[in-house]
Amino acid sequence: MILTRLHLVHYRNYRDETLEFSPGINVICGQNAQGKTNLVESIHLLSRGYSHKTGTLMDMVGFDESGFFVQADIVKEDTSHTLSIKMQDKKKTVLLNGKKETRRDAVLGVLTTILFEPDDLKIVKEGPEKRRRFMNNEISGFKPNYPYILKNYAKIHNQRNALLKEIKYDSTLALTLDSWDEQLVKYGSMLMRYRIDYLRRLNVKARELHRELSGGQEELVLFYQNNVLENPQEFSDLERIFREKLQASRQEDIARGSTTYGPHVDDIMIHLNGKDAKKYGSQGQQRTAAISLKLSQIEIYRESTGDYPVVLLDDILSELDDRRQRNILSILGKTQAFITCTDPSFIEHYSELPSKILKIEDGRQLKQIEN
Ligand SMILES: Nc1ncnc2c1ncn2[C@@H]1O[C@H](COP(=O)(O)OP(=O)(O)OP(=O)(O)O)[C@@H](O)[C@H]1O
Repeated sequence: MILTRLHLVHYRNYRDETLEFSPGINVICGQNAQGKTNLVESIHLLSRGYSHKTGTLMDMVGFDESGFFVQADIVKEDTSHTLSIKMQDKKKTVLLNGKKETRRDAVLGVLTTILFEPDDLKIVKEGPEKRRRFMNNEISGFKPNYPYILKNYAKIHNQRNALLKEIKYDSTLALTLDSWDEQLVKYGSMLMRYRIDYLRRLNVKARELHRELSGGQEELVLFYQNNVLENPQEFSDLERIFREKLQASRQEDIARGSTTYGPHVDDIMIHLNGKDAKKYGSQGQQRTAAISLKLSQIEIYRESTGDYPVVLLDDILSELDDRRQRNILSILGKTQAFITCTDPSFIEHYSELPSKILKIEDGRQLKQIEN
């Protein structure tokens, strides 16, 4: 999958700009606050339908404008597609090959991206919320209905928690809990099944990659941490077990005003050479493990969709030492990549890769250098 052209109109600080890209590495360089991340954000938006930076599409409308237009030409399996998003008067329209498309799943997969940003380097080090977010983002990239299931689960979970708080003061409301529990079991089990399947694949790929990145020194193993399932054999009976746990913890849930069991407290335990990397790993080991997890997505996406995704590295290289930069770039050989940075000189060491340097200033492309 190759993104060949991008047209941005009134998109953040881009007024009307058309950019053409290399099928290899595209280095988006420029001083701070010139529009490098905005460019990456627009590609991510076309791919996923939402921004990785802000929650609302209106934030992306150029200052003093009433809407924006972003359009990409994509070549996928020798077929060209044009994908556009138009935002006008607070209304979003998606167009595929010039035709308005209302079905979300019809456009998902036309442009598949993996975004790697500095926050991702904290996947191993920080709390479980970061790892849940990682799972959610990555699974959403190749399972179009996952975000829908996640959204439903979150909604039901919040409503159940609100009801639990009310039951404390009005116990007759407890009668309505059964129907919420059924919904929670339905969507929660779907989420857990997706996550278990994903982690099974991630475990294989990340272990291979981490072995390579650590020069054969470290063995990475992932464990799915979930408070519904006690062991993987229970997988086929997931719904029943989840339902029973919800019922058994009902009084405790009412007393706490929150739901104890479910995928909202999931986590991934990451082991390096048999030890918990979060507790015992050095900063460098944790970063390398994060890179292994993130870059494993390239092969997982290819296996799921039959094509390599477009890789977006936003501000990530400056966070890494030379060795890790080299490791990442050596893995990007098979994919098209967009790398933002202030100093593009690193690319000179990779003359074997097709590349293009695009210099951005104040939302405009100043010049391009092709290799
Ligand atoms: N809706 C908008 N309309 C116009 N300009 C915007 C809008 N949103 C953000 N900007 C401008 O975009 C610029 C930031 O762009 P961006 O985040 O892409 O910078 P960058 O080149 O990635 O910088 P850095 O290297 O600091 O990360 C800022 O100057 C900001 O004012």
